[in-house]
Amino acid sequence: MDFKKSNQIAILGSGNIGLSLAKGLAQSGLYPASSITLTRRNIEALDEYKFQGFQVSADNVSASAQADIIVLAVLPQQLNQVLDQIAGQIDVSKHLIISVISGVSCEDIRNRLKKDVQVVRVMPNTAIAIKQSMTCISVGNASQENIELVKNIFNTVGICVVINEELMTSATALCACGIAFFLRSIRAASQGGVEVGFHAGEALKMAAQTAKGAADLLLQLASHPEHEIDKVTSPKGCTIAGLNEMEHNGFSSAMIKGIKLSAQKAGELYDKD
Ligand SMILES: NC(=O)C1=CN([C@@H]2O[C@H](COP(=O)(O)OP(=O)(O)OC[C@H]3O[C@@H](n4cnc5c(N)ncnc54)[C@H](OP(=O)(O)O)[C@@H]3O)[C@@H](O)[C@H]2O)C=CC1
Ligand SMILES: O=C(O)[C@@H]1CCC=N1
Repeated sequence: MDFKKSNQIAILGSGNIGLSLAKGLAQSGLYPASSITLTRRNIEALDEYKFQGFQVSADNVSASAQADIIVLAVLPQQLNQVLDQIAGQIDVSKHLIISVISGVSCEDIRNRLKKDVQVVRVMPNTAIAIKQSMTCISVGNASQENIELVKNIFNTVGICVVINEELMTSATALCACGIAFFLRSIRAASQGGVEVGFHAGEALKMAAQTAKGAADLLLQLASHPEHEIDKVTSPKGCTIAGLNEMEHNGFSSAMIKGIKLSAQKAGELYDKD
């Protein structure tokens, strides 16, 4: 099968990340809503998406049979049941499996489905809903053609990089959990903003735009954070006073320790049996 012509996607497990992916794909124009089937058991929760033109179903088996690409997006503890349901439906000459599930290897999935089915593991984040995901991909046993297909999909809804599979739990912590870490930082900054005089709404907007500017300084100028920080910290000034106070309270250390713990936990989420 020529996967470049793949045009039907089934997202098995349409919760937070599954729906974020569906929104991003539909927005990108690469896969119109009508070519995407969303599944979950509580199908009423997908009414809004049905109205938007997505196909919705509670039947993983028929959704998989009709699809070229099957995206696995249930929780790790829900995965084995779904794999056992669809295993009989898998056609290795037709199907490409894309798993976004943390802590589950391509080999784990092949062992439970079919040994020679092509499985790619990806780790997007929820910014995929607005085509701003940082997505890490490990290519498993996919053909070059399918690797290009997957890279094209995830470059259309953000930026993707191919990494070794042993780094996928680290990518989970840094990029997928990372969205929450940066959001909490922005929330904390806005709370500080309220303390120094702004209303909550304006403080949040100001903090978010400031965070976006900081990220863009690094991305657009390919600059290093400390180089940009040096430009802000005037001698004897207020920035270095605030920054050092944060560091005395463990700012960098807290982020580093949190990312390490998340990466460890990401590797412990799946029970093969
Ligand atoms: N959230 C994130 O930012 C990211 C999550 N991930 C990974 O994505 C996966 C999903 O996470 P997340 O979206 O947060 O979790 P959610 O709980 O939001 O989504 C899981 C969905 O799966 C559905 N589901 C459960 N069992 C079945 C089944 N048998 N058939 C079909 N659908 C089913 C659930 O709906 P119902 O109960 O109605 O069936 C639910 O909507 C996890 O493995 C996680 O590690 C990866 C990257 C980022
Ligand atoms: O918290 C979790 O387990 C999932 C995986 C990455 C983001 N959310």
